[in-house]
Amino acid sequence: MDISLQQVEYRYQANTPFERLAITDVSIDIPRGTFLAIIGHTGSGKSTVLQHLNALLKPHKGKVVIGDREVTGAKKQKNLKEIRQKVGIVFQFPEHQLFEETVEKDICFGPMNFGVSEYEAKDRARKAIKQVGLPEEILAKSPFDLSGGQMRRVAIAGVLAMEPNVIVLDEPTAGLDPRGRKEIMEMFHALHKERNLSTVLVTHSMEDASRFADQIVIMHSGKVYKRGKPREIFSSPEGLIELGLDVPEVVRFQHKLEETFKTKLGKTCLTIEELTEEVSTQLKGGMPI
Ligand SMILES: Nc1ncnc2c1ncn2[C@@H]1O[C@H](COP(=O)(O)OP(=O)(O)OP(=O)(O)O)[C@@H](O)[C@H]1O
Repeated sequence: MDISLQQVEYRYQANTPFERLAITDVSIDIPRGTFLAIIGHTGSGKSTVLQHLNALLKPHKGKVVIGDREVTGAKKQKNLKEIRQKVGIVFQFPEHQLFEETVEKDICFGPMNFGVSEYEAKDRARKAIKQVGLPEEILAKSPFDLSGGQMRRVAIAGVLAMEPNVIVLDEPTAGLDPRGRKEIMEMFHALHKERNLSTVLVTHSMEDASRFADQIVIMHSGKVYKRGKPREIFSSPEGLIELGLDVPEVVRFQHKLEETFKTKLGKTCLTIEELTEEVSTQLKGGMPI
């Protein structure tokens, strides 16, 4: 399912004295199977963009096209339920939304609310719990007897059990330790690859954006400041540094190297492993790089 935001503008508390322009003239295309990362300072409009992706917010100007549905602020929209099912959002600290007495009931809640039978929902819960790397026995436990990291995974399993076509992640690793962050991001990466699941990630981590995304959007003051492939964004990150966004040395170095390979060899190395292999092959061959 493709999603496209076309010149979208959104104002909070519109037509009141407290009106606040949050985003304006935002155009973003998310073709099926894309892994898009959205980066930007606090208040730059990232969460506002995310909430347009499943019609939680409707634009005051412009339009959002989600699959074959068009969402505008002007018309009253019917059947947004279908969109909410196809585009799953993992909000920040999703574990705060767990409330059922068992993990299984919590995971089944969303699908059953959308009309899936109890039998089918339980089957989905078993699959989803495996996908997030937890043992099936945990389904019988209370979510409140789990660790913070496990609760996060259970909440993510609840979104996966909806079997969405697109998954939208608002800082999914916030507050986790480095190992937990790595495991969760690798899980989303695997889901994206195995199921061709379109993934939209809001993150403050340049490393994660650089490593997992195939497209990056930089938001600044409610607008799209820059968009491109990680290599294009990070190989000359001066603009980002001017905005005060911190681009770690290792990310700059990796993309600078990739850029060099691309210009010198007409080759693109997509992962750090491919890059390392390419460097060692070139060094063995005596080629100065
Ligand atoms: N409910 C709201 N009412 C009024 N203004 C809001 C509301 N939510 C966000 N805003 C304003 O809209 C602008 C964009 O906010 P948004 O939450 O989209 O930014 P963000 O980039 O996601 O920030 P963060 O990284 O802190 O989550 C900001 O100026 C913010 O103050």
